[in-house]
Amino acid sequence: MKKGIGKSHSKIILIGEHSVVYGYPAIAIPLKKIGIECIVEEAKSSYFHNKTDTLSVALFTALKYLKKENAKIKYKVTSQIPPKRGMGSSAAVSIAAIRAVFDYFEENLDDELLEKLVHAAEIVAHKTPSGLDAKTCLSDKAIKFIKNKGFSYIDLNLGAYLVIADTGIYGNTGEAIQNVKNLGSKADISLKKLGKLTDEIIKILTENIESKEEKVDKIGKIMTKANTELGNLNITIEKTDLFVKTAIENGASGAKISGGGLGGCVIALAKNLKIVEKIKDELLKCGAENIWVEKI
Ligand SMILES: C[C@@](O)(CCO)CC(=O)[O-]
Repeated sequence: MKKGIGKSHSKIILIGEHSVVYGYPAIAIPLKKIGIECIVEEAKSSYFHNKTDTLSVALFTALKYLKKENAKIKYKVTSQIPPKRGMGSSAAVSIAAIRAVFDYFEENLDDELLEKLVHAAEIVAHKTPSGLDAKTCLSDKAIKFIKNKGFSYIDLNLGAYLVIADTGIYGNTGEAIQNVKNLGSKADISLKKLGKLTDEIIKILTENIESKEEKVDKIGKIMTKANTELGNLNITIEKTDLFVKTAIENGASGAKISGGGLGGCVIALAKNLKIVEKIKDELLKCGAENIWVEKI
């Protein structure tokens, strides 16, 4: 039977979520071990055309581009990416679905076109996507990203670990972006500070003078400062505040919410595996639903 397969991995934002929507830089890291696969197959009818969820919209966007709107296909998605947790599930599902449709019709798809189609699908999930999620889900390496200006690869090489802890609470990127918008000019100071904090991390990463441990401590402190600013933007919640505090009390160099916010994940930076284990234990006691560790 005719079949198309598409895959994508997930991502985590180190710093710069929300401020990236306003033109400031962000740093994001692909999570290559946490992925999603979409399989498209021939069917008797298609039943997703009128649905507005990201996956259906992505499938339809791809079909429309290929002028195959009337094609009868069904899909199956297998995902390790928890939805609405700031790990790029909506960008990743769109990438996997669009790739699957193009594979099904044996059509070529380069990353530029893929990003355009993902963007169109993501607009449904949250109205003003910066493009950061899609770019990171398509990248093999950490990136520095500026909306409408492009991206560059970043060599983190910190010999440290990011502990990614899921609060188990669905974040809502669309609502979070709206919260920031609603603050009007009151958000300006925090957005600007977030941009500055991101630049500081980029500077530390490119500096050659410090030991890795010093770098990690400096970056951690900046992450915690960023969390304060994200709190000022009304996108943190009690449980993420608790996770941040607990991680730092147990040896993290710093911690912050990651992604759209209003739930989702907290990331904590740990210098070594002993600290990782301690943070993991304590966050599980605080109600973390899932924990991933990424070497950076
Ligand atoms: C909140 C945000 O900055 C990150 C969502 O993962 C939105 C975006 O960049 O499109």
